[in-house]
Amino acid sequence: MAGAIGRAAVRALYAELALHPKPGLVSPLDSGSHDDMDMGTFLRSLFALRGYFRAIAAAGAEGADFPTLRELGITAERRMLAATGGVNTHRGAVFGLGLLAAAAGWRMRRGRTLRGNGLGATAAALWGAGILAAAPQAPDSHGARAVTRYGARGARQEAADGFPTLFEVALPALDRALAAGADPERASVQALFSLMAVLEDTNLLHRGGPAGLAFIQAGARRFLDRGGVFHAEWRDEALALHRACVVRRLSPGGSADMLAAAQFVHGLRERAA
Ligand SMILES: CC(C)(COP(=O)(O)OP(=O)(O)OC[C@H]1O[C@@H](n2cnc3c(N)ncnc32)[C@H](O[C@H]2O[C@H](COP(=O)(O)OP(=O)(O)OP(=O)(O)O)[C@@H](O)[C@H]2O)[C@@H]1O)[C@@H](O)C(=O)NCCC(=O)NCCS
Ligand SMILES: Nc1ncnc2[nH]cnc12
Repeated sequence: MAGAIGRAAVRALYAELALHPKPGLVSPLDSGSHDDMDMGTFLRSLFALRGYFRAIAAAGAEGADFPTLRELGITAERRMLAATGGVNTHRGAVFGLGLLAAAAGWRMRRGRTLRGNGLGATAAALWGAGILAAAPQAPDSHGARAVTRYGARGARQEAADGFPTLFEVALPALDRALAAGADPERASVQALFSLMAVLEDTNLLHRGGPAGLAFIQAGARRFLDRGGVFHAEWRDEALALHRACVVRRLSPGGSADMLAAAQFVHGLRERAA
């Protein structure tokens, strides 16, 4: 079971990386707004993280406490940084997707459904208090600074609350697009833009301040209001926002992590059905 959860996590991260167009983000076609990483950097990171998602799913199944999960996460982060030469490719995913993999282990071991927001509710109930109580690993991280300076809900608050943006925005957008006939690529772009329209992404705040965050949110909202991936010109419109992000050096890394999380939950549900 833990092996299947781990494979689903790596598959989801790969699907996010392979997707194109993704405004400002790294894809097989280009490095978006990033000078220090490309597709190869992400692949090395993914390779280094394979064992982590299986291990944290197994720990979750055993009912591990938050400090145990956190230790696994910190070790995985170290491995990621060693594999990428110090570049942060997957820190948000190590944290968020790691917690969701642990929650999947806990629920599957106990025969609980993966439907609805069950995984988020489990993560919040078992580890939410620990997440908020833990001293920040790096008090001067980009995320921590954006939370302090702008009062943003960062990755920790999102996880402690049971990933509301994932379960209330990204997964419904993915499911609706698939049900309306979009293929997995288009449905994933729709889910990504749905996230970008609402997520308080601390990456955007770090690089562009409140104006940078507002620019992305407005651009994503405009794309969705025109019909999103069901608009005939959707690819050109998504590419136009990509180019505008690159000019401004903006990159919605938090939304990319949440997209991978949505693909992970969707994939697990499909296999359980
Ligand atoms: C709890 C931690 C994850 C630390 O979080 P914190 O907020 O203190 O700090 P960050 O180091 O900024 O990492 C948070 C990452 O989470 C993603 N994110 C951002 N906003 C949100 C959001 N609203 N909801 C969910 N997730 C969000 C985002 O990840 C992506 O961005 C990464 C690139 O970021 P950065 O390094 O800032 O890069 P650049 O802009 O490229 O920098 P420059 O080039 O300009 O220098 C990319 O990797 C994506 O993943 C945020 O980065 C945590 O560190 C922690 O406690 N970890 C240890 C414990 C653990 O992992 N446990 C797991 C199981 S419990
Ligand atoms: N594809 C991507 N590009 C840049 N940052 C990211 N963080 C997570 N996925 C990413």
